[in-house]
Amino acid sequence: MSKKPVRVAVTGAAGQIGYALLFRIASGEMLGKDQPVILQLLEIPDEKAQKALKGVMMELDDCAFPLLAGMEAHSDPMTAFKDTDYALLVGSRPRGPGMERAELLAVNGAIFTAQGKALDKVASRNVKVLVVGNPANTNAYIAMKSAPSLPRENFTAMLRLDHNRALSQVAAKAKVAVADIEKLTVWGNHSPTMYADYRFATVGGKAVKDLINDQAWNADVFLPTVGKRGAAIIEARGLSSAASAANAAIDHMRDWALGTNGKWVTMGVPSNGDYGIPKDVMFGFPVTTANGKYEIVKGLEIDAFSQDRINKTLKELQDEQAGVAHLV
Ligand SMILES: NC(=O)c1ccc[n+]([C@@H]2O[C@H](COP(=O)([O-])OP(=O)(O)OC[C@H]3O[C@@H](n4cnc5c(N)ncnc54)[C@H](O)[C@@H]3O)[C@@H](O)[C@H]2O)c1
Ligand SMILES: O=C(O)C[C@H](O)C(=O)O
Repeated sequence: MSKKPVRVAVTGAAGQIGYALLFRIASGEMLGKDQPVILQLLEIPDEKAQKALKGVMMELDDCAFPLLAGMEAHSDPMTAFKDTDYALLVGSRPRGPGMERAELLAVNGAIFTAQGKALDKVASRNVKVLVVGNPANTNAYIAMKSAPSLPRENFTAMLRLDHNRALSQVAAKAKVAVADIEKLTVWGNHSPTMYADYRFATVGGKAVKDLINDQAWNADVFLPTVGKRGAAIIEARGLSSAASAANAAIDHMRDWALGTNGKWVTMGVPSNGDYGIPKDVMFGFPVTTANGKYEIVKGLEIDAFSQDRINKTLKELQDEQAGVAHLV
């Protein structure tokens, strides 16, 4: 018997990430090749944006995706999020050259108050929310705080692009295949302060840090490359990353919904006090997932170098949180 369709809301659906994301959701890459979906697409109430959204929907129609069970255009989060099972909050302004992501809080923060409130009122009580719009961690924190009747663990921020970037850099340096690397993670904020950590990573049972054996590369090449990759892409493309961001969003939601079979991935999730990160800080952690739930990997040793990096990214997140106190 075929499965009942699930509802997937996507905001910023006519934007560049939206264009790289929707077709993959509709083809079953996110929730499985046997899971029909109804897309509930939100754009701003602006004639040009709504017209562009209609164009994207015409293209979705033209793909004749067997799993696309329905599709709706919205300009109000209260209707877009009605009964939704998944919500990918992408819609918000991207940064331009020379900006830091945190500078976007002033223009984007309020979007997530309104959307958190709408999710609180109308979404499924089990909704899984992924915030992609920058600065993603603090926007996810705002949305979570604006939705007090939903479980806090339903709100997550996207660190998966940093995780995937780190995987590629480590694979190239260690001359191993990306697919063979396990137990890599990224701690903290989706910003240049994030701490990509391969101390626990293995390839076929061998420690990646022994294969690399180069702490200067870690501190002076690897961490700045991963941390500043978003800016490097903006510099090269003139636009912020879109296909790789959409790919990371698919990876994040797929793993959350379908499980990782014990493998580590990175998700930005509200802390429960783990690793000394205060409760509710939306922080990148290593997690495993099963049965639609994630669990933070516990008991990892944090050495002095790592603690220093974790403290820096935590401080930045706490400063961002203090800056949005008026929004939550
Ligand atoms: N977390 C990550 O790893 C990551 C990666 C890449 C990009 N991003 C962020 O994702 C966001 C979107 O990037 P993009 O390249 O698609 O931008 P874009 O400008 O191409 O598209 C954004 C879309 O969102 C819409 N929008 C704006 N406010 C909205 C609202 N309140 N409700 C619904 N829709 C709204 C706009 O009309 C636009 O169509 C940016 O904030 C960007 O910085 C995050
Ligand atoms: O860097 C940006 O502003 C876009 C995105 O967050 C990225 O990391 O590519």
